[in-house]
Amino acid sequence: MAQQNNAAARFDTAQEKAKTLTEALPWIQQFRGKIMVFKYGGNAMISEDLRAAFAEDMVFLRTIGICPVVVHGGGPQITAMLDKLGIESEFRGGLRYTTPEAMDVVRMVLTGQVARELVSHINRHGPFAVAMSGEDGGLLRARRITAQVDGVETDLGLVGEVVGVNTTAITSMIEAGKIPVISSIAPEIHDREKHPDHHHGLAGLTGEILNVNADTAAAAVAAALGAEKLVVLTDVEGLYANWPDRNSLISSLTVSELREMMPSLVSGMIPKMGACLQAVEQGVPRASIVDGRLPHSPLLEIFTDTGIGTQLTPDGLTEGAWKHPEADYRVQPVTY
Ligand SMILES: Nc1ncnc2c1ncn2[C@@H]1O[C@H](COP(=O)(O)OP(=O)(O)O)[C@@H](O)[C@H]1O
Ligand SMILES: CC(=O)N[C@@H](CCC(=O)OP(=O)(O)O)C(=O)O
Repeated sequence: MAQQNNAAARFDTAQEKAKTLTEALPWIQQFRGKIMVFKYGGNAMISEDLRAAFAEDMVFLRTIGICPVVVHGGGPQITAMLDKLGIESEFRGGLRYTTPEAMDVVRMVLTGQVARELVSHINRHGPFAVAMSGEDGGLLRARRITAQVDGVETDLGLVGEVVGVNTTAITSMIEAGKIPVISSIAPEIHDREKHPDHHHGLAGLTGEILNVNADTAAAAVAAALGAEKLVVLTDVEGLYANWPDRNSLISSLTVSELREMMPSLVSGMIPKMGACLQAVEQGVPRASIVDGRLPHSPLLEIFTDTGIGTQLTPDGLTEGAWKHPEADYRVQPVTY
């Protein structure tokens, strides 16, 4: 009798697994050959198991013909190294005030530590991951920005926002079957309006490297690539309408609904939702915030009918009917 029960339970489990796989089928068909950008934040990299699960998910996607691109952060790791070295650092309006001394650490931690670890995890499954900093192959270009703190324009030092993406540098990697792993630092582009007399060579760069918030870098990369989806992994289940009321998780919202909410958002959610908004307004049809503390959250978000977390879509989107406004990206691909 006991054996029969076991067989029934095994049958049920097997049916559940088959159901999960068949539920994934339409999503695999929809996303095959398409680019998806994953923002992997420092707060979602909290354990070895989670990092391994994230790497597995990226390799899974690549293996079934979806093209993942990873843009990673590492804020907590940067802060830990700055503390260790006794270099002061502070956040202004959610962004790190970055001195030249701190910039050396940002560059070292993101490209020398966080990217290396991610590449190593992914490549345990095969030679997929290639780390690229925004400096490599002229991948990114950025312009300096300031922060608005209590309505006052505040200096951020060597901090920028992406204004150009050399998409070919990324797509050539994708075409070669690779998973690009991009660090969110970028060479500064010479501002012709502010400094018309400066001469900076053909590429128009100043020689400075800027620290870019990884959420906004991921949004710019997703928009420039015409990605099918941006997935932002973070340390919370998604966007809550009445933070911190845990009964108010939003599963989906539109651009105009988010625009209305933006003024009420606080802390890290401001740049994060701002990045999602930027991506969708620039042609990415879906941007999701998912809980990076949940193992395999990328797969659960992409391959289940309800998804997890919070998904932002353009106003009036009907699944399957969306077309990219090809020529309408504010972040222009860079051509040489
Ligand atoms: N409305 C909201 N919904 C969800 N989280 C919120 C909200 N408002 C503020 N938060 C806070 O934002 C945090 C995520 O932002 P942040 O710490 O910058 O993430 P990351 O390090 O992944 O970029 C959450 O852990 C939460 O404490
Ligand atoms: C300008 C700015 O704030 N840059 C961020 C870059 C890293 C980042 O964004 O990491 P998370 O995604 O883990 O927060 C920083 O220095 O922390």
